[in-house]
Amino acid sequence: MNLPALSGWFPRGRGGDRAGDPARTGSPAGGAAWAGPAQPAGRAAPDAGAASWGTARLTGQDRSAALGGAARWEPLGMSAVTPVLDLRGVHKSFGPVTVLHDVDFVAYPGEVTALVGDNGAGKTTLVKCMAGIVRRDRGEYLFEGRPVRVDNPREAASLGIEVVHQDLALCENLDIVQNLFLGRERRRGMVLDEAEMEEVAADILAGLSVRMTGSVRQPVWALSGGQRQTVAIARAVLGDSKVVILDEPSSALGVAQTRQVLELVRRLADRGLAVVLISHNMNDVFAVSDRIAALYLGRMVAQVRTADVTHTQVVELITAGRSATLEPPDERPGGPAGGPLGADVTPQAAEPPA
Ligand SMILES: Nc1ncnc2c1ncn2[C@@H]1O[C@H](COP(=O)(O)OP(=O)(O)OP(=O)(O)O)[C@@H](O)[C@H]1O
Repeated sequence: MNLPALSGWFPRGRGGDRAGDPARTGSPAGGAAWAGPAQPAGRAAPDAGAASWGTARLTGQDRSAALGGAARWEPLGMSAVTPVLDLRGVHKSFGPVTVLHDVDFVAYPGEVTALVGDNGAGKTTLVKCMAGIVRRDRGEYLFEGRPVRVDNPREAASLGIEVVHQDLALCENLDIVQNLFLGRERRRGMVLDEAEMEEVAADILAGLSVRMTGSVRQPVWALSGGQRQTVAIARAVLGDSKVVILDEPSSALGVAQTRQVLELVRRLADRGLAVVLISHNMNDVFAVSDRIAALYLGRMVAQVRTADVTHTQVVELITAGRSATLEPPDERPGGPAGGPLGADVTPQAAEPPA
């Protein structure tokens, strides 16, 4: 089968991915079906009670392993990696209200960057600027090191930036295959190539090690919240995506489904995508992220390595815009701010609102 759109990140030199492919069978409706998550050879299924949940000081490898990740991403010490997303001095007002004040933000391939902040801090607006849904008033936008215009969603999509919104934007009455390929259906001549789409759908879900049962011809209304989230994420990575932005993916999910979705989020990063995760849930943030970017009243008050901070410090950043125990980068030994997983507290002192 030809899977050109996935070739950039799917196997990443690990034949073991395929070794664990779920068993696939024909469904009554003629659709391919899948069952059970793929596990890398020699690795046990993740323990639902893994003790590392909510632990503040996990390494990326710990985090990946704790979430059942298939492989570790690139070395933490990579110093020459260019951010996929690099927004500088982004400013946005709605009428007289300034929502983003000269915000800097970076996201690297192979990392999950959690974007945190209190209600109204500007997270959604920043993400909308990244995705071209909202046009920034000013500020530079670099994609893989090149200045780009991202003034509408089409331009963002053409760069490989996909957003999974909180409402998922799935069509309830359509089945999984139809949702995955909505607006980009595969055709053979004049007719839809249903067999090809079914095969690709089953393959991508299997490749994401998604724990779902049933036919890819199930309507979306019949799926659980976690399964819907998975379909929405699979749709986002069906194209040649480089950045996936997830807006509160676990907000409506129970414990088990949240874990399943976080495992999937981790896997996306492990396969080289830059993942931006908006979340209010500190357990989720610490379980899955490599880096945390904290917005406070429209200002980016810190971008830090998750392994370098505690829950308390992040909560302080969210609620007060600063943490008494978090040093700004220039005062830290060990070099300049920035760089992948460097000591990069971004010191934009939060001022009280005017
Ligand atoms: N289109 C708009 N017009 C006017 N004000 C807006 C618009 N969109 C957002 N805002 C305002 O911008 C501020 C930031 O909103 P935003 O949704 O980005 O915050 P958030 O951090 O995502 O909040 P939450 O966590 O509650 O979703 C809010 O005060 C909001 O009312």
